[in-house]
Formats: sequence, structure tokens, C-alpha cells
Amino acid sequence: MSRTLMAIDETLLVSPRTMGKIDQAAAESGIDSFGLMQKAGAHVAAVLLSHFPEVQRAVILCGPGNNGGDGHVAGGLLAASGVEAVRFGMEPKPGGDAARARQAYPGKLLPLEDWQPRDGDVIVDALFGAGLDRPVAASIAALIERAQHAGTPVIAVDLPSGLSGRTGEPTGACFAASHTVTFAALKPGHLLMPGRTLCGQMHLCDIGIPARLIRSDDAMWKNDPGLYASKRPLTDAGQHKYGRGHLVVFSGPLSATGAARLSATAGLNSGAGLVTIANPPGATLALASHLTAIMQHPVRDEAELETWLSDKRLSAFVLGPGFGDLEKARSYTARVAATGRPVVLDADGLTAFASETDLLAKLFAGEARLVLTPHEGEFRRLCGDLADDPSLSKIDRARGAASRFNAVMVYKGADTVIAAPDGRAAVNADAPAWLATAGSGDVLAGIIGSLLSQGMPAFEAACAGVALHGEAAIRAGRGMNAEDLAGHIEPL
Ligand SMILES: NC(=O)C1=CN([C@@H]2O[C@H](COP(=O)(O)OP(=O)(O)OC[C@H]3O[C@@H](n4cnc5c(N)ncnc54)[C@H](OP(=O)(O)O)[C@@H]3O)[C@@H](O)[C@H]2O)[C@@H](O)CC1
Ligand SMILES: Nc1ncnc2c1ncn2[C@@H]1O[C@H](COP(=O)(O)OP(=O)(O)O)[C@@H](O)[C@H]1O
Ligand SMILES: [K+]
Repeated sequence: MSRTLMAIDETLLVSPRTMGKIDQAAAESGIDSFGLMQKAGAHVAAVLLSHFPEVQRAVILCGPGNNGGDGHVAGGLLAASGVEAVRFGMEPKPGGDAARARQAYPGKLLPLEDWQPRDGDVIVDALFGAGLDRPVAASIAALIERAQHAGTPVIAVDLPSGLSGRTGEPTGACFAASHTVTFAALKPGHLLMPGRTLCGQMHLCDIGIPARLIRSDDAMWKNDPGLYASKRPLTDAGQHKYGRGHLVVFSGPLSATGAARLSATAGLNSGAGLVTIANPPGATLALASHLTAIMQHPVRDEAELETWLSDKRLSAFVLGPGFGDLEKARSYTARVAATGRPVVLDADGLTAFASETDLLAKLFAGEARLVLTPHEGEFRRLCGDLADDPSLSKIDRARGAASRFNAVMVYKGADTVIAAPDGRAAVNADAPAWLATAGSGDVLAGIIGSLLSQGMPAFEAACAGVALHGEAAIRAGRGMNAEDLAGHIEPL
């Protein structure tokens, strides 16, 4: 992402509604809203000139609101700089800044239907931005189709028209932009999928709204070290291994020990002082032939687990990867929950509670110390009602589940959302697509478990874990497998 000024907080996510309140606060503090529009339009023109220096004709599509107003300004400035700039669209609503922009930069406004693609066209999509609240009309859908078919590059103003800034979901037909120029703060729809893809390269621009006004109670951010750096595990020279946490990973049976080994290796490489695999006896030899620094402890049943758990140094648990036995997964989870220590449930650990969601909701009261790491399918199994509610964004769904289970949710995917029961949410937007490989989720569970074992609070551990996972994938490179991934983790 490019940005124009370091003063902008590029990690804050602001809903379109809150952005409206910020605009209002700016106006009330005496800031000239037309001045903001002029700066917005100037940024759009600058992005076009710098990224498409060979443009033959700028095609400015102007909507009826302020998004269209930005388009009129950009069109006027491009014309003044010698670029052929043709405006198509509807007349602005009278009385507002858009009407003022239309007046300040007069010229023909042709019907949208009249645009026929030409070689060298670049579209400035200023039809709808934050004010979009329904599917675009059929005539606009046809124009979007025409642009797509012709392969005409699109620079979107604020948001590609048709995209919800709140959810990242198209409301109907939607432009796919190669660049999106937005102002003051990112919106969730810029990062949530498929919005992130539809926006293309993001340009976050300062249009002069003072930083003190760009604040929000939305408690949403782009995942970033600023969210967790202050809670990173302390390391001092005199520390011994138990001071750096003891992570326990529960293994599945003989035929399925690989997942636990991936989690355990990732846990060790993320800085836990010790990692022990709790293994069912039949798996001991299979595990022993692969493990060196990671220890094993046989756990045949709940009674053995209970005895072992009296060792207070066992500081966090990962249960689920390759685990298999769903009934045992539930009873073991209940046992570790009773210790008051942090737990990551992944894979079979999640599936085990799909039909016992009420039980899961009761197990972890108090300060959040349960982390759930579902992918889309696991999320649906746990929270079908939230998954199937089309009015909810992925952030809303993750928050709903976090509050239901008093857990930190790591709702995985290309746009992994981390949400805490207190409402904080972060969207991870820079993991590479090759992270989607078998066993990658096991590695993530191990990283988060490790950070929990080292004393990080659950939300911060989850945010940091997701970031470390993505960074390891970048280091491991395209074509990596989950073992490579675990080998490329660097501790916080
Ligand atoms: N952030 C900032 O500080 C600054 C923000 N600025 C800019 O302002 C933009 C927000 O402007 P905005 O509020 O006027 O909304 P905008 O997106 O132009 O929509 C306008 C109207 O369209 C209509 N409408 C909606 N959906 C529709 C549909 N599907 N099909 C047809 N019509 C539809 C609906 O009107 P209705 O028809 O419902 O009466 C709606 O009110 C923002 O994105 C940014 O570009 C800058 O100027 C600088 C300062
Ligand atoms: N397109 C993508 N871009 C980036 N990360 C992705 C993408 N798709 C999946 N991931 C990540 O890859 C990991 C896959 O985990 P999971 O689905 O549990 O796989 P497995 O069960 O094979 O371990 C998750 O961390 C997820 O967020
Ligand atoms: K737009």
C-alpha cells in the first residue's frame, strides 16, 4: 500500500458510518469540506498520472453524491494538466459539495450509456463510495461488464463502486479496480475478502482531516505489531527454560501423529522453553522416531491427564490437530479448562464441540484464555447461524463467536480475522496465498500456543501468531510445505 503522509494511522479501520461522523466532526471544527473534496480529487488525479503516464483518455464516471464530487475535481485537474478527460454520469444532488465541484470544474456530463471503450482509456470510478447502500442499477452493471470485457484499467475513488466498505462484499455488480484511492483511514472492506482483491493496490491519502479527529470506537485494526508488541514475551539473560513457557500439544493415534508434531515444532521454534507432546501409548514409537528436542508424555486417559496437570509448569495447551477421538477431545478440553491455563482448540478440537456449543460456552469463564482457530468450514460447524447471516461481515461473525464462547477467535482464510470477547478485532491482510497448504493450520495453532505458554494475553498472542505465521511463509517461499513453514518461524 502506498500512503502520502506518515501522520496517517494506516492500521486503523473505520466503518463507513464512523467515517461519516468524522467528516461531520471535521466540518464542525471549521474545516472546509469542499477543501477536503478538492484534496481528494487531486490525489486521484495524481495516482492516475503516476501509474498510467501513457493514458490517452481519462474516463471519469461521476455519481450523484460526494464520491462523484471527487470525480469532478479529478476530471477538472486532469484536463488542466493536458489529459483528455471525459465525464460520464448523473448530475449531482443540488446544494452540496458535489454540486459545487461540478460548478467549479464545468464541462460536458455525458450519459453513462454513451461510454464506448477505446484503447488508452483509464476509468476513474467515482460513482459510489461510502454512501452505497444497495445493488447498483442494471445500467451500471452493464457498464461495469463493458469495462471488464474491454480490460480498461479502473482507479476507484474511495471504494470500487458496488463494494460495501463495511463488509468487503459486493452488493451486486462491482468494479474490479487496479488501484483504489481512499482518504483519512482504511475501511474494513478494503481488507476483507473479496474487497481486498477488488480494490487492487491501495492508496491511503491524507486530505487534511486532523489526526485527532480520525478516531473511532469501532476497535478494528489491520493486524500490525502495534497491537501486540508491548505484550511480547520478556526474555532476560538469567531466565531458565521454564520461565519461557512449557507448551503441551495433544497427539492423535499412531496413524495421525504428524499434525501434533507440526504444532509442537512450530511451538518450539516460536520460543517456548519446552514443548511436550501428550501421546496415546500406541503412538510413542512413531513419535520417538521423529522427535529430538520435543519431549513426550504418555496420557492414556483422563485420570493420567489429571495427575499430570498438577504440574503447574505446564503453561498452555494445543488440542485438536490430528486428534481424532471427539469424545476424548471434549473431556480432555474440560480437564485443561479447569486448570485456568490457556488453551488453543483447532481442527478436531473444534469439531468435537460442533454439537456441544453450549458446553464450550461454559468451559472458559473469566479473562479470555481460550483461542479457537477455525477455517470457514469449522466456523460454520460451530456457528452456523452467524456464518449464514448475510448482513454480517466476517468481523461481525468473528466478534459474535468470540462473545459466545468467551474466546479469542482466529477466523482463518486469506483475510484472517482475530476477534476478542471485548470487541477488539484485527484483520490480517498480508499472508501469502501459498500458506493454504496441508498442515499450515497445525503450525499456526502451535505458534499461538507457544506465545500463550510464554505469558502473552490471548488476543495479542493470536494477532502475533497470525503475523509470525505469514512472515514464516514469506521466508519459506512459494512451493513450501508445512514442515518448511515450521522451520522458517522466527520468534517475536
Ligand atoms: N471521507 C471524507 O472525509 C471525504 C469523503 N469524500 C467522498 O465522499 C464520499 C461519500 O459521499 P456520499 O456520502 O455523498 O456518498 P456516495 O458514495 O457519493 O453516494 C451518494 C448517493 O448515491 C445514492 N446511492 C447509493 N447507492 C446507490 C446505488 N446502488 N444506486 C444508485 N444510487 C445509489 C445515495 O443516494 P439516494 O439515491 O439513496 O438518495 C447516496 O446518498 C466518499 O466515498 C468519498 O469519495 C470526499 O469528498 C472528501 C471528504
Ligand atoms: N488465500 C490465502 N492467503 C493467505 N493465507 C491463507 C489463504 N488461504 C488459507 N490461508 C491460511 O492458511 C492456513 C490454513 O489452515 P487450515 O485451513 O487449518 O489448513 P490445514 O487444516 O491444512 O492445516 C490458515 O492460517 C489460513 O488463514
Ligand atoms: K467509487
